[in-house]
Amino acid sequence: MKRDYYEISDDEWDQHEEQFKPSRILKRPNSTPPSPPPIESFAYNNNNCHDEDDDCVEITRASAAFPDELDDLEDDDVDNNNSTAAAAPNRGRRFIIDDDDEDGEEEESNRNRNRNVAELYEIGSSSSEEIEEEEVMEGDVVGRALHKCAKISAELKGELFGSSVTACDRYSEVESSSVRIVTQDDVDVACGYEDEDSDFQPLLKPYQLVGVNFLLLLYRKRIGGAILADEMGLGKTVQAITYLTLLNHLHNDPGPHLIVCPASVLENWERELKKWCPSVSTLQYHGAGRTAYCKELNSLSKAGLPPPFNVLLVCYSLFERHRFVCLHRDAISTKYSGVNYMFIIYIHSSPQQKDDRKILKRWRWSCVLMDEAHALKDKNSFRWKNLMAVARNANQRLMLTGTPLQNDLHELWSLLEFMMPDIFATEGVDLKKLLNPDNRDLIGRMKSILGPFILRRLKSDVMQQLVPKIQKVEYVVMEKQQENAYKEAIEEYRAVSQARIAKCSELNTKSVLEALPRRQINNYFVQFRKIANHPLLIRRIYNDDDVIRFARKLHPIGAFGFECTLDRVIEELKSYNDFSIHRLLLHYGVNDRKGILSENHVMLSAKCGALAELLPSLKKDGHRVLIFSQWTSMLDILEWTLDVIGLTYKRLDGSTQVAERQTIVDTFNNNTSIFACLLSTRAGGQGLNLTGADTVVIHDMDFNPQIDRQAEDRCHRIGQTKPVTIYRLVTRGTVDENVYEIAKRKLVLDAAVLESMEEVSDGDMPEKTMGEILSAILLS
Ligand SMILES: Nc1ncnc2c1ncn2[C@@H]1O[C@H](COP(=O)(O)OP(=O)(O)OP(=O)(O)O)[C@@H](O)[C@H]1O
Repeated sequence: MKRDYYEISDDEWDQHEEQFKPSRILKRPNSTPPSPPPIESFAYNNNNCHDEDDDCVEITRASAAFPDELDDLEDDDVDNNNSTAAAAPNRGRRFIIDDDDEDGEEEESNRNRNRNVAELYEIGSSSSEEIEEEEVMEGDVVGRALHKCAKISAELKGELFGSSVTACDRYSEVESSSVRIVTQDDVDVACGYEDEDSDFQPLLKPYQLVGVNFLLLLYRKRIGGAILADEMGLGKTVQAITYLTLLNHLHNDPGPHLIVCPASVLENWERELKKWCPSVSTLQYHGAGRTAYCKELNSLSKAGLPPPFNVLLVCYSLFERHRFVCLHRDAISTKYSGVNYMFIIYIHSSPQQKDDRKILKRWRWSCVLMDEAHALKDKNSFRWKNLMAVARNANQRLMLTGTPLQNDLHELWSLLEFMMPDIFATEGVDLKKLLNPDNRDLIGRMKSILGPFILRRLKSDVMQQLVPKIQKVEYVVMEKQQENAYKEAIEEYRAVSQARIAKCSELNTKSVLEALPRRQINNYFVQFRKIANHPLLIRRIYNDDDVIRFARKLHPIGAFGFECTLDRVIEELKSYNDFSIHRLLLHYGVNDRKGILSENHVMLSAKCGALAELLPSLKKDGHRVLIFSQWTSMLDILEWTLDVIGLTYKRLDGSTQVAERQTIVDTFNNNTSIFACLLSTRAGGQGLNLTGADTVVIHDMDFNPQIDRQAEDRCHRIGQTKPVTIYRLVTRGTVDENVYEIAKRKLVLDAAVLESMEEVSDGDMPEKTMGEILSAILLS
């Protein structure tokens, strides 16, 4: 069987995916015609079909039973690593087939090299004493790791706190004057700040100087890793850049260093490097930079010659597998007609990625620095493994993250294992079971032992002068239409669930977890979330008869390509939501008695209604706003809302070209006539400096509060001069309230491990899983 595929990068994917939805295709109705719409873009090319291609896989029947799953292809901005409902909306038409890890062959040679590194650093070496202890503690991988770590920790603590006048438990409590490997004068010399004519006279804040000294001490002690976990916006980038410069100045270590970061902040890193340490030569290896330099880097690395830079800047996507879109021949055959799928997605690395990673592996890096390092929270991910294959051999793995604890302790452990693999490796052990967040003893032990490797300062600790951040939760109440949509969904799903239970007579349950497949639970939950956000995100206004009529009008004009049958167009349109259909009709100027929607429809949601009141009053008072949503389709509707209200805005999401992102940020920050910036939480929530705004609206919250925290701190950071207000929108009487509850509970865990135990509230919040929430709604 044959698959026709072409490769797309993550960024292109986000864009490409946009082609599947009329809402984006039709984004600018009056401008240049958009690229061809969905079905045609995957036209099957019979000529290229070779039956012997055994790479192709059988299509499994898409979830015709769950057509609701199919209407959200555009929402890939939702964090796919998040195992919660928020990650679930797009599963319907995707078939994901993992390939083998192509780097396996190099693992052994890496392992050998690492043994040497471990010996060099005297970490994980097996003295007879340790072997004995390991035998005693056999099976207790966590205990063993912490035990190993404790030895190094004790020594470091002695150094770190030895000179402190008062006994202190955490490095952040150390007086900046007590740890003095370098002072500001040294930094000035190393970074070349002595030029008095220069406009920019940088000065590290006292806690930043402590941070730089912390990193230098670990380097001197030959500790292979560190986590700089200062709260967002306190200047981790600046501390890291200063540190790398000092390595050269003090230790004659010019690198090479590898910096890995999300695409949105590549430009910012380059800019900050130039600004703070112009002597550091930097190469951005992405997009045009990659094209220009790949040959040269390949031959230099092959020849064993040093790289032509001190710092190489790359994106995480280099270590991920990309999606290959493949049309399965049978998918359009009559045999399968009427089934809601058209293509298969293969995920594996491109030859280009593999080549790039080979280049990176040939050099011995001094420091591999991961920005937004919580991206490495899953040690089983390809990103983690591929990046580890490059970073393992480095002298040091430095991780920057404002939110080291995203969900659970085992995610923190993934970061620790990346930081010091020889200590924290736990091959094959189910850490989820071992690292119980309710085990206060374990948390206490971890905190104490990890202290010297993790430096975390809170804004409240170190920046009394930083503007306040005011949190507001806005509970909004649904109007009749939205409420009815919600109630109808409850009734429909309740009927399905109860019928299912009745069918299986052996099931005597009050839990949907036992009655429904997990995918269906996710799907229902996402549907509830959508309606709570905006009723136009489901199809309710346009009924099946309308859809058939529209299809008959759209089909002859090739709206879905001329190869497509009418049946396929109908099927496709049935999976669209009201908003998508509206935009399709608008774009093609379809005349129909039940045509496009009026502006009143955009105000059908309680949240948009609330924004229509809130935003103009904020504007009147001179505020500027960042609005975050996890769904790009919701951002589309928010654009419409702002147009209706008459407010100016910029937009940044996963489909925004990487090279354009910094320009959007700069334009928004500098042009005060732009009132709002719409951002997808995934692409716009990390690393960006958007201090031009002083207000943040979290339109739809994440189960994971750290995701929203990151979004909030885009404008609550150094450089902000006004108090910042955060508005969280919660629709009363919907699953929104449950999501908010769960998010609050997770923040408690974060505080318990990383911050002072005193900050922990009683934590007696019920942790309702999605299934439990749905059981309460559907089986009551
Ligand atoms: N000492 C300083 N003097 C002046 N500006 C600074 C200083 N330190 C940091 N900044 C500025 O503060 C802003 C926030 O810094 P940075 O982006 O490094 O924070 P961060 O901790 O990395 O945040 P995030 O976790 O959100 O990525 C930047 O614009 C940076 O240039």
